[in-house]
Amino acid sequence: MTVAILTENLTKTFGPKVAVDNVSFTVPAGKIFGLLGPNGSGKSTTIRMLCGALLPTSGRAEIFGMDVVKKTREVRNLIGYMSQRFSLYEDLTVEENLDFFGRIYNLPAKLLKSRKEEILLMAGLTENRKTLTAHLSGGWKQRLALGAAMIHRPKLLILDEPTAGVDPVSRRIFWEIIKKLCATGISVLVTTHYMDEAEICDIVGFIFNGKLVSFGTPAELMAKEGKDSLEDVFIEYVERTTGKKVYDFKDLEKFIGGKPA
Ligand SMILES: Nc1ncnc2c1ncn2[C@@H]1O[C@H](COP(=O)(O)OP(=O)(O)OP(=O)(O)O)[C@@H](O)[C@H]1O
Repeated sequence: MTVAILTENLTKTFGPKVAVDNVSFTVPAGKIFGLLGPNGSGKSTTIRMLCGALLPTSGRAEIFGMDVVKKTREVRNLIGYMSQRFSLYEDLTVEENLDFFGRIYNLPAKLLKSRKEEILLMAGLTENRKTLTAHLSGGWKQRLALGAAMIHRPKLLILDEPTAGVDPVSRRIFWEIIKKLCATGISVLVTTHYMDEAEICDIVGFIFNGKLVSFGTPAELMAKEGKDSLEDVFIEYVERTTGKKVYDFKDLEKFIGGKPA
């Protein structure tokens, strides 16, 4: 089995704050892994360590067998990262944004041209190639950001709340694209606040106060807790960890951070 992501007792402290606390998990290649948890639970800090942007305080992590500290450059080439803020240049056209990201990865002109065509097709943006990015809707921008993150053909896509604030139709189209990419062998790590998206994931990890409190397939987690939905599973975790009763979705929202679908 090829392993896409491995963490062993991965820990990050900021002064007295333990942001990520002894987190260990293994994600096989070609899977969609959903990292879930309330605001401030340690998701972004974990992602930053996996990308080699932040040094672990202790423990270790590997991406496709490459240690994120010892092989940072190789790891960065294996990863395509899409942040919540999309990191696009609003005053450039669709095509110019892709050109920009292609140059960052030093793609030769001919290769960049063919990759660009593939990505425009994948994102459904071929007709909009000359459109100014500022004039695109949220859903188009999201697909362009995904395309930009894929210009160097990464083996692992890391998507930090990629669908936050995007309309439901665009969310669905986006997930169709993710599933297709996954079917071609690309591995995906995604953070989301949407429970319906969590259920699409092959493997889910739930992080709370920096600790990984559960890890497994949605079906495994539901069976283990005797619940019919992941939403109920997470309500159970939150209640168990905080000792507080979660009455409804609005209540869960306080802990999970977004609006459960
Ligand atoms: N550079 C930093 N210095 C000090 N504390 C930090 C730093 N970065 C993160 N933290 C703290 O570490 C904890 C985990 O933060 P992190 O951003 O990883 O959470 P998160 O799960 O990604 O939350 P969100 O969903 O809001 O993005 C929080 O308490 C946060 O305040």
